[in-house]
Amino acid sequence: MRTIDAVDTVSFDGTEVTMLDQTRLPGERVRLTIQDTAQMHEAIRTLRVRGAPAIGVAAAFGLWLGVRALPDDTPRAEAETQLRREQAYLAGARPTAVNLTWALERCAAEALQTPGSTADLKRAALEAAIRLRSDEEATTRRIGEHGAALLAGLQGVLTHCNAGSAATVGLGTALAPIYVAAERGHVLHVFADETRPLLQGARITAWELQEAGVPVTVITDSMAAVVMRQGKVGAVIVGCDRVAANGDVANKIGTYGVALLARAHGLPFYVAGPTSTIDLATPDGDHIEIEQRAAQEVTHHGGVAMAPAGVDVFNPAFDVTPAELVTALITERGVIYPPYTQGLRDVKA
Ligand SMILES: CSC[C@H]1O[C@H](OP(=O)(O)O)[C@H](O)[C@@H]1O
Repeated sequence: MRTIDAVDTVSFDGTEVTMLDQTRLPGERVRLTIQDTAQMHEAIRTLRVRGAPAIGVAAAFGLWLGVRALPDDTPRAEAETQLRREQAYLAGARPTAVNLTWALERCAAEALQTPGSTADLKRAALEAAIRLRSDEEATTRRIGEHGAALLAGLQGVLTHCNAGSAATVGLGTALAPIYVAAERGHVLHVFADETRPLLQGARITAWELQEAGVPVTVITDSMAAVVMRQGKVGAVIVGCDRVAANGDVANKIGTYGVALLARAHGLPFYVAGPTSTIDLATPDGDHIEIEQRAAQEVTHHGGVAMAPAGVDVFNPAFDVTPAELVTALITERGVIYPPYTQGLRDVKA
């Protein structure tokens, strides 16, 4: 049985925090060294690192970068104030993926609860980020194992955006079941929505599946319906950026439409994600803040205008799929079926 190699999205090499610049994919593999919180904030904001779990781990390392340069003889109280300041700054990079604030809160708490000097605080912040990365990496394999069982007997699946290894620090979320199935000899054919406007599907999902030797067909977002009607896929599987307490799912823009198409064609619509993406404090999808991004992402491609100057543009980065359109939620702690409210509380307990 072959094993799938994960994309090294963001990691600590013993000295520096480095990341794969996903804005350069698929044509270039450029690795960046991130030196401070301003660079980390920019990297998250501009999607050099992206995907809810990957954003969380990146921000956790960013929190350490925010105190790394403090002299060890800095009064502990000053260091703690600096850490909290950097936590708030990094939390503002992108609003929708709950992993960003969740990871920062987890790692800040671990650091602040560690007694001692500023040197102890700095060390604890780094160790918290390293531990988070390890936990989230292991989580993706468990998502893959739970999800692979749901894909048994299928030949094709459709996915939207990139919820693969490049969106996490392991096998991915939506693609993890596909990778685990491939490792077990069940090689599915993936139809990848290109996912306008930033094309994470065409640029990143297709790239990582090709690297893994999993057959992939890139389609435009408008082709999803005909692919379903022609029976080329037996299920849809996507990732998530925030799951509300009632099971409503925020994910890349276009996901809601794909869920409606799946329902219209009698196909299961699976959402895969770690329990760290479940947010019980958000009651339903109407309470999820949807990131609005720059008009130029829609009106331009490669610096070339594809719409008249000054035209109005609507560019939400995410939409919300109502829980009633979700067949099942695949987490590292098992598969949750509707009604979701209790099941989500159980896996978060
Ligand atoms: C495993 S989370 C992946 C999730 O994140 C993506 O958004 P973005 O590329 O803007 O970070 C998309 O919603 C994916 O499903």
